[in-house]
Amino acid sequence: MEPAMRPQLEPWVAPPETAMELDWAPLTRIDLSKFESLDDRKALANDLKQAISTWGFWSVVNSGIPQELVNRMFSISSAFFNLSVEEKNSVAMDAMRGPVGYKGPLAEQMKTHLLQVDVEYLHIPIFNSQGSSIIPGRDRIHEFINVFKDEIAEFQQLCYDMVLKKLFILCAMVLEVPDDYFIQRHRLEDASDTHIRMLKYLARSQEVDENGEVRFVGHTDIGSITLLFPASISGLQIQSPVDQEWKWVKPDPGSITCNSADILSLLTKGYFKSVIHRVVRPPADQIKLPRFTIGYIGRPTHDVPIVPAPSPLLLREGIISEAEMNGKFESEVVTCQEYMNGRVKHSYHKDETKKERLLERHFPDQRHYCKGSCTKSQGLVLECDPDIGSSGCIITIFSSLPLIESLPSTTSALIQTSPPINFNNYYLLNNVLYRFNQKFTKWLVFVTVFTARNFK
Ligand SMILES: O=C(O)CCC(=O)C(=O)O
Ligand SMILES: [Fe+2]
Repeated sequence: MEPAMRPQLEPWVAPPETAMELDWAPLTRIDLSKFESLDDRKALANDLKQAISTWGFWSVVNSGIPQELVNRMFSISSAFFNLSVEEKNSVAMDAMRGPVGYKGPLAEQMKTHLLQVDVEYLHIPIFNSQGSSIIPGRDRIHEFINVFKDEIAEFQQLCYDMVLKKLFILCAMVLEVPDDYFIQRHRLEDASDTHIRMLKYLARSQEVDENGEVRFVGHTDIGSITLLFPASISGLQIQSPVDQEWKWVKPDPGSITCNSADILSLLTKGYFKSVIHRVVRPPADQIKLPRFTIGYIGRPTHDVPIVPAPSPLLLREGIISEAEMNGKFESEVVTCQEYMNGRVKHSYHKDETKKERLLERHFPDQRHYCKGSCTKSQGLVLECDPDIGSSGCIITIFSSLPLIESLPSTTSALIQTSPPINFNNYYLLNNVLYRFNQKFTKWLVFVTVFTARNFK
């Protein structure tokens, strides 16, 4: 469509920042204008190492993505969300079919909890050079969005070239693997679940806020790296690795809030952290405004096996074994696509079979808290704990292969060993469990660890 046929959009004007002094998280700033010089790049890698192995969040400045283009994304997003409910629902999302389409502001009920309240969002797939979705069939793209797809495609490409690729090179430097290690596993032109996420959190005053302060409950992101372009309204909080308290993320104008997510954590066997974060009602001076976020949700290419990177650093630190260093498990582990599909099925009520919910028979109350533990050789121990402790977990076994008829007849085979699951070894758990039962290759085991505060 010719630009002349595009609807005129209201120019985006970022709302004023909060004047309130909040308990801000001390995020590392990665200044990408320093990326070109090798010495500076080494210093950046060092800074990223510190951030990604502790808070799992950092902010990027001087990315080189023109602010006008970012503002255009906010204008497009704001205009799209102003369309009628019927219009928006004409591209309603079906999470089982991939991250594309629109989701309305009604609370989204996951198996264990309400995920979001008063949030609407639109997922836009990566466009190829012809302007179609990279993945055939992922075509729930509203005509309104289609009209702007060359600008959206440019934005996608810049997020990848100017930010993601550079962060992946820094990640590779941290791990002492070849510079293109993660880039090769995140090829923009091949099938992946990478997408642009446009979010609008509806304004609600405290008085009518029946659902409480949380808009998007505590969660970790599934993919590799998420880039968040915040529209100056505060609301994002991350759980401090120091004291597990919620800290606010400052939406600095022009900066990009970045976080490492579950798959990147798995690819580093937990060395890169995937930290729990949530979105709450904005502070009092911003409460009357809707909050917009544009996210670039970076996920690996579908065919990437989930194995730890053969990193000399991880070997030295005792995080990976010699066998893992030599890629011994490559053939028996799941791919990123299998993992992501499994996670979606794990999270939603829809399309579940009894077998996929094997363990839940033993824990019929979805919010049941239990203590558990695991070692690589022996598997997993679960101990039901009706007194909700400071941490607990909900476990689902899911096989990504055609389901094997003869599942272990009882869960007791899985129930043994020590030390107890807690927040700190969650990453390790998540990493070792997906192949803990060597008898059946390609088992996926999802462990969701909650603290009571997750549900607040
Ligand atoms: O809106 C935000 O600031 C965070 C959104 C988020 O956590 C997500 O989309 O996964
Ligand atoms: Fe998130």
